[in-house]
Amino acid sequence: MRLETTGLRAGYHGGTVLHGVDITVASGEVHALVGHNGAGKTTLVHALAGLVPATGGRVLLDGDDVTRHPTHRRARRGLALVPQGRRVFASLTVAEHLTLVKASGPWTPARVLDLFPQLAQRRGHRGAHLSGGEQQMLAFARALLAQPAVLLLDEPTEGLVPALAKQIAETVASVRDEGTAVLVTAPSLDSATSTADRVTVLTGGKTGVSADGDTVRADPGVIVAALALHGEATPTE
Ligand SMILES: Nc1ncnc2c1ncn2[C@@H]1O[C@H](COP(=O)(O)OP(=O)(O)OP(=O)(O)O)[C@@H](O)[C@H]1O
Repeated sequence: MRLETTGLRAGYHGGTVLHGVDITVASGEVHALVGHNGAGKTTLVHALAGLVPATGGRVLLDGDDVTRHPTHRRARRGLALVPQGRRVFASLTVAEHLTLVKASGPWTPARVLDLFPQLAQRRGHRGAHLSGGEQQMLAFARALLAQPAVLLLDEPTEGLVPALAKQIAETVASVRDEGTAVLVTAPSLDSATSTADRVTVLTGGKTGVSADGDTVRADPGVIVAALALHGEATPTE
């Protein structure tokens, strides 16, 4: 599966937040989109999922124009979103969360729990009693049960201690290695972007500098400089 946008524009109440986004992510690839707070990362993943309407440009799934398709049609095509801020149900246990979705495909509750051993240990705990990291893992695990071909992760490591953030990044890489296309957002180069195959900077609602992951790991300067041009300095981990 290949998700592609060309000149994508979107915004709220007649105002424009995305001024022309060109981004592609294909099966077996992690594409990290980095940008400061307010750059438009959430607006972009929402526009990709169909939660914010596009006002210009196109969203293509395997070459098919889905720009005007509602969220549920995109979801049927295999697009899944893990929104920012860990949406889990306070009163449901981990195990209950994983039976809310009828899993029919390679990702089963047992397999996703293998991916997150810490969550497996907490299968009887309610959402309200999970740590932030565990809630993030649970939101991620639930999205996998939808058998996504394209997974959109909006700031999945936000607020997590480095060890947990690293674990999430490693899981993102495992999911990619199974053939899923992953688009992950982050405010700067951090663990969330450490396993990316491509890194693209989003500034002021536009995609800018883009480089392949190995190049960025060898020399993050080009990405750091692009971010610094558009806001506060962004140290790398
Ligand atoms: N529901 C909304 N209604 C109106 N304006 C919004 C809405 N959501 C976001 N915005 C505005 O759109 C711009 C981009 O916000 P967005 O949340 O997409 O950025 P972001 O890069 O994800 O930043 P953050 O990391 O802070 O979430 C901001 O100026 C924000 O105030």
